[in-house]
Amino acid sequence: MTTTEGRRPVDLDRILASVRGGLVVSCQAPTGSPLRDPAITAVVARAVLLGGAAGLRVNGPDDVAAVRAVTDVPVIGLHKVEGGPRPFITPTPDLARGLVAAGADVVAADASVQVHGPRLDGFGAVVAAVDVPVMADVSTLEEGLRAAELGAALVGTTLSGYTPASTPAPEGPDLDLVAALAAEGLTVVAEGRIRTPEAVAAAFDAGAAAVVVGGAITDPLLTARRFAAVTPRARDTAEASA
Ligand SMILES: CC(=O)N[C@H](C=O)[C@@H](O)[C@H](O)[C@H](O)COP(=O)(O)O
Repeated sequence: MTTTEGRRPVDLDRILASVRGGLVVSCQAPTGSPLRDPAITAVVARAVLLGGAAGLRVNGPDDVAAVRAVTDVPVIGLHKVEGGPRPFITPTPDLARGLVAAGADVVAADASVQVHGPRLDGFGAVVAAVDVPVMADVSTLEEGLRAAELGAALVGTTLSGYTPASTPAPEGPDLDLVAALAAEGLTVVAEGRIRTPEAVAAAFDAGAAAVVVGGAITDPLLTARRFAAVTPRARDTAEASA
């Protein structure tokens, strides 16, 4: 895969060897969750590592530092910026540098046309700003190809279904995008709406080098909501407000 000058291939090899064929668990608590606390994120990280996670994906420098303190497994750091149509993922070089300073092995960054325009120049600036591999979070094949040209070490399907170029979202993961990126020879991380072990296996079958699972493992609010939604009480409430 394309790399930019100055990148440290030795680090990428080590990280890829650690996570290839394995599960990466995204340990993030959404805004408003009582779990949003770096100490809790670190505990959740320890739990999922015991469960077999080969790598972790963590939001924000404080959480990255807290997780870095408890494990040596690869940590993919991202920094979400709220306030736009959706959270933008590490949109600036400064935010990327902050994640590296906090101990991230890989920086995940938005590589969408929605954030950076068709040439993804802003994503290129993020790649150039850090001396660790960058995972491009993309929503389309074209974004993935451009991100690779700009030096992305990994391409994740993270944003499929969340950008104007990729909506409406499929119900499950975008395995077609995984397959299309893999067919181009890119190192693909399948991410987004992977909620079952069967979906993990399907993502590897589609050509993923690694698979990220988030909410289905680390967000009890989401899980409780899914279960509560099918109770008679929820049905009664829905009927009363209709
Ligand atoms: C679109 C976006 O901002 N995705 C974020 C990226 O880090 C997270 O909110 C997701 O939880 C993560 O991608 C894992 O996906 P899922 O929770 O569906 O397994």
